[in-house]
Amino acid sequence: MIALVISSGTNMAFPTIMGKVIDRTAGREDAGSRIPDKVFFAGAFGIFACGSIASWVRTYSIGVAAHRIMQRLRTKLFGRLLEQDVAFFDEHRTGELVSILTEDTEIAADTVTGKAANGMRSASSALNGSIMLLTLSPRLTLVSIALLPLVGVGAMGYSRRLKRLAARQREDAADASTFAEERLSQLRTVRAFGRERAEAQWYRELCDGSTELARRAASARGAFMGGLSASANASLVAVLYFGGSLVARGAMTVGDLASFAMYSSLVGLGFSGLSSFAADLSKGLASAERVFMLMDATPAVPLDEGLTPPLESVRGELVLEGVTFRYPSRDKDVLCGVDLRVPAGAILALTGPSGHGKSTLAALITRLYQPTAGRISLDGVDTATLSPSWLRGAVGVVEQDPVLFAGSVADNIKYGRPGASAADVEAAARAANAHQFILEFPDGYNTKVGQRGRQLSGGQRQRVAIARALLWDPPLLLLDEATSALDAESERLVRDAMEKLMDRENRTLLIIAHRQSTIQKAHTVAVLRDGRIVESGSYADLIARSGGELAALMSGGELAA
Ligand SMILES: Nc1ncnc2c1ncn2[C@@H]1O[C@H](COP(=O)(O)OP(=O)(O)OP(=O)(O)O)[C@@H](O)[C@H]1O
Repeated sequence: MIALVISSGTNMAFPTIMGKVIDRTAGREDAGSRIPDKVFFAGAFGIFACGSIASWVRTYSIGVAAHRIMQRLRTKLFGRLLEQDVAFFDEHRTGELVSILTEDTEIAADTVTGKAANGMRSASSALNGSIMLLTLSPRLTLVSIALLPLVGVGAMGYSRRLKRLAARQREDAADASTFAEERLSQLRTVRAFGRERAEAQWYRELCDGSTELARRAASARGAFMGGLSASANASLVAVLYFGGSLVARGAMTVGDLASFAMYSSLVGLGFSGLSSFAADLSKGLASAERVFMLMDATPAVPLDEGLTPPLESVRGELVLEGVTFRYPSRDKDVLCGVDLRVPAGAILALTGPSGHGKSTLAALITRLYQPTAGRISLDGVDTATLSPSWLRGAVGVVEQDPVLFAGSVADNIKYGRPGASAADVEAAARAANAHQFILEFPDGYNTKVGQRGRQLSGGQRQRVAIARALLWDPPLLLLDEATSALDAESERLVRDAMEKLMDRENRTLLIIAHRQSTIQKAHTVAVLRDGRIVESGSYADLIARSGGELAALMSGGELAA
């Protein structure tokens, strides 16, 4: 700010100095009060030097501040996004969130730094320049600002139009980036269906919408700038015309007229800068609004609120009573009054037709969503009273189609326990039947798995995910058995790893099972159909029932061998 004031001040002194130079060389300055040339020019250059140093300091400080503000907004916002409920991500598109995280934070930071500084400089030029104009000649000042109201009206209309267009442009850009992000990350599907050209065409059409908006914004900008420059030129001509007559009558010196003309240009530039600032400000405010709307979003289930009993004391008894749930975006219950009990250390296989709510039930157990009615308890304690972070430490999850993160195999196995030793990582990998294939990679445990773990096969990914859960070693494990087709050998290795998991004592296992072999090993089997537990009991009992649900599922071929 200090540098800004100094550089603006020296800018303001420039027309006066120029006027003095003209009057000095034209011999119009009073000889009695005349400062020697050497002192005058040394002083003038001293002021210019101060101005340029201040300009450097201002540009540097503002550049650094803008970057720091942007980084802080980004890191705070990213942290905040990670805290949001899973339902929040069902409602918001990833492309939109990423563009708020990257573009809006940058625009907001630039508005309160670079743009605000330009606005202040413009305000200072307009205000101080006007004062200088009034000091030099009040009458001529009236001539020079005659067109100002017209410019003001134009600036307001321009800024309103730009704001509307910018908001629509933003929405189009978010659509396009969501589209691009999804297609690029799922390139294999695009390729499998040979849709590259069609997708490129679709993307082009999405971008074309924003090109049209950009064309309209550029046309508004062009019209405004054209009008501004015409009015600036007209008022300069008027100033020189009336000012010339004042000089001819001896009411003003040539130097003063030159200073006046320069100040009126500065005032003109100041007002044009202020109108650009108004447009930038409304764009910046819109960006800041989006950033802070996300920053202020409070998750319905805050991560760290609630009870945190000692983890060692958890036995792992899981009880669901009358659990009912409906996704916020749907108008039908997915689960309707589910009652289920898994004693500590037991293995329960939850099975049923596809799309009838099994994965949803698992999501409710870890409180990714809140049941609409009913109660889920762990060791007799209602999970709604437990801290979600604690709960997720006590309940491990192996998803149906596990995702790994870019990084090494070891990093992925250690994801839940970054401090785990290499020996622990290897033990977990061995137990998950992953050690052998990891060793076959040239870099062993340091092999990079690629984005989303795409450089590993489906079966390898699943075994790494099982190792990740084993290292996490939770008292209760939810395992969503993979339905994706694996080759026979891979499947045998995954099944073997799962069986090892099931053989471990002191752990409660809830397996969403799609295979008969898994169901046979479970202590209890529960069948979920239409969001209700329609049958439960031991495998032998259920299979012996004539007309039973499990028997129907098996004979209907809905469960693999
Ligand atoms: N995030 C979501 N938002 C809205 N509806 C959802 C969401 N996730 C799942 N559903 C719906 O909930 C229902 C149950 O889905 P769920 O994934 O729990 O089934 P599932 O029994 O695990 O199926 P599968 O055996 O094929 O994995 C489905 O009709 C599905 O369309």
